[in-house]
Amino acid sequence: MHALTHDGVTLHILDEGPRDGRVVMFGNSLGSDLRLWEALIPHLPEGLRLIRFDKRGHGLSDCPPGPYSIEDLSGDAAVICDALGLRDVTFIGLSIGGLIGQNLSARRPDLLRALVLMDTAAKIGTPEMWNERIANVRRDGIASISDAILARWFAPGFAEAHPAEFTLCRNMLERGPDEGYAGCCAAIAGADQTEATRALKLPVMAMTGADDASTPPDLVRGTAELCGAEFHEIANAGHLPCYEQPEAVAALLKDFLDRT
Ligand SMILES: O=C(O)CC1=CCC(=O)O1
Repeated sequence: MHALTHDGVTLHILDEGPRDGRVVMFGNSLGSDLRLWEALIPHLPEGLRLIRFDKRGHGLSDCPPGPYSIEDLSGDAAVICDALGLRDVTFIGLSIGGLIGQNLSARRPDLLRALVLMDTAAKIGTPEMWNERIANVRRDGIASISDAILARWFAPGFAEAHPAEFTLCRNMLERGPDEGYAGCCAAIAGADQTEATRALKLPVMAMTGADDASTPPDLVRGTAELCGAEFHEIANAGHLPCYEQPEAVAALLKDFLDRT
């Protein structure tokens, strides 16, 4: 299945690997789509069933009018799991994808086996900050703030060392619909998973890029401590370590998958 429609919203899904493989599902960050994981996937162990999807308002998925809530977004992930018959899912969520993973783990513990929190937190930023970003995007478009966003996505020097990859990321960000981006900003503004994440019972691993300016190491470590998760800092990476340091991320994931 490459797509499903739920409540009038069509979601784009990639379901790869053996049907009977261990299920790993990915939640993408704000302004990115399922291509975000392409650098990482070749470094993952063989035999996994890899589920990627474009959250609403991103990639090929529909872009209903915002604002969205974190429950809307985790509800989409749950609908995909139910439609594909997925259970024992290891969910790897990056940034807003990590908020989706925390919310999904709390709402639908029957679906998940383990959780990886990548460059994320129980609460990211403040409502004021997100409302200002929403206003800017609605007035002038994502491209008007993309330089600042991209500066947080990567460690210093990445753009100069990898200009083509940097350009692809800029294209992915700027070509997404403003409405979908603003809708997801609203979901982040309204999300506080602190109490829900404190109560999580499943195995959790947290990691973040050492140079992440969006969800810095101390913030991510604080969320890891809420649920007794192990915490790892990835050198020479900003907000998207799966893209910038895929081998280091894959090594941590392989070890976690072996133990859970
Ligand atoms: O745009 C950023 O600052 C990075 C980011 C915050 C939440 C998310 O998903 O990405």
